[in-house]
Amino acid sequence: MTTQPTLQWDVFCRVIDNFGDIGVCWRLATQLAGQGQRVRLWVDDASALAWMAPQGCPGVELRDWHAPPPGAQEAPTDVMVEAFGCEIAPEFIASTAYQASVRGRKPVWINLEYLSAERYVERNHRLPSLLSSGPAQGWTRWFFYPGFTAATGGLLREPDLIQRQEAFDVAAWQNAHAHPSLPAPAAAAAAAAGAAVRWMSLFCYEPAALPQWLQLCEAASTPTHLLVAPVRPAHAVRQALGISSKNVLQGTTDKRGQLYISYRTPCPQAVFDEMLWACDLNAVRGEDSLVRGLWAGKALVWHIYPQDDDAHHAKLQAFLDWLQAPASLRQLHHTWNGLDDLPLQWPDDDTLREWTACVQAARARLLMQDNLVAQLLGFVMEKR
Ligand SMILES: Cc1cn([C@H]2C[C@H](O)[C@@H](COP(=O)(O)OP(=O)(O)O[C@H]3O[C@@H](C)[C@H](O)[C@@H](O)[C@H]3O)O2)c(=O)[nH]c1=O
Repeated sequence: MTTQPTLQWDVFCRVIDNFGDIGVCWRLATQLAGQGQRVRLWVDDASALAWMAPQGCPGVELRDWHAPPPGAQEAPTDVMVEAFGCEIAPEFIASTAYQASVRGRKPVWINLEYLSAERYVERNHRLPSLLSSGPAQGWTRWFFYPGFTAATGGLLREPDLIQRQEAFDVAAWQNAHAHPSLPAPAAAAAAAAGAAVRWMSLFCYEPAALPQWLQLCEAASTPTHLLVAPVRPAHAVRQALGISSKNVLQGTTDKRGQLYISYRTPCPQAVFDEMLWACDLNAVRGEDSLVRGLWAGKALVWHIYPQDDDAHHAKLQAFLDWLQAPASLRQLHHTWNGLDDLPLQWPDDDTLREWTACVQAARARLLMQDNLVAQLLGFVMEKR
């Protein structure tokens, strides 16, 4: 039960590319609603929500970015969240400034930043920025940084996430998603013993080392069932296998030696999470799937969003430092992300266990901290 007053939140999201912008904003909006808050989510391209969140969410109302600001008969905004530096439409700000003058109360204005483990995050978290012009002149915009340490805003996590995960039946999930060419008993044995088949999810851009990784899987002594996310990962796999990627059919399969591939259809976030829980190794990317991979507590390799000026190199190193990644996992990240082109090593069972333990230790550190929504609610109450 919430102890916070119910506020009207307006969350703003511009979809730059891929699925992360709307993925993060949707999780934020639904987790706020889960705490009894009312949310209007303003987005310029909501198309991905058709498969990411077909069920919608009570308490979250979608609004088109270009729709007019809330009218006088609607709840005025108490909190504006500008995600990833998207700029709130001037019409919305002008209308909010007018309403604030009538109400005698300004909304709290949050600039929700990108996730990084770099040191500047702790320095800049909760810093104010004064607006010097426009209808909101003199208002404060607050920088709110998600992050991995106690001095940051934390990570998005539903309060019941760990309990749901503990109740999740990995064996049943694996049986339901078995590859048609892996004999059913092998799939069942794998589910029971957790070792006969290695399950790996693949959500990435185009990692330079992917062809090499697939060859390792093909020649390994243990079969790998690779669950390939749609669009870029599926095209990258087909290209690495030398098959025309025009014909990637979601829901189809491939096989190469010990490598068993299932091409997945786009699925809701909750189903995506279950896939991460069911796998032994998760290749994740961007921002949100990285966080979900950490919560899954399984070995992971992160394909970081590449930036033109190579700023992602420092970001990757900062994350690996925070993760306390063992040398072999660090090396995999370097090669996976194209920081070097050393030959990849196939992780034996002991190595995989070491990577899993590393992620689980990191998750335990994170669970000692409040989640992002709890921190954001506390911050907003303080600034109101
Ligand atoms: C493949 C798949 C993904 N998803 C969801 C999970 C996540 O919420 C979302 C993917 O988001 P991400 O993991 O963040 O990866 P991403 O690469 O898609 O997203 C982003 O990365 C950011 C760093 C950039 O700033 C963004 O511009 C964006 O590129 O898609 C599903 O719900 N179902 C699916 O089937």
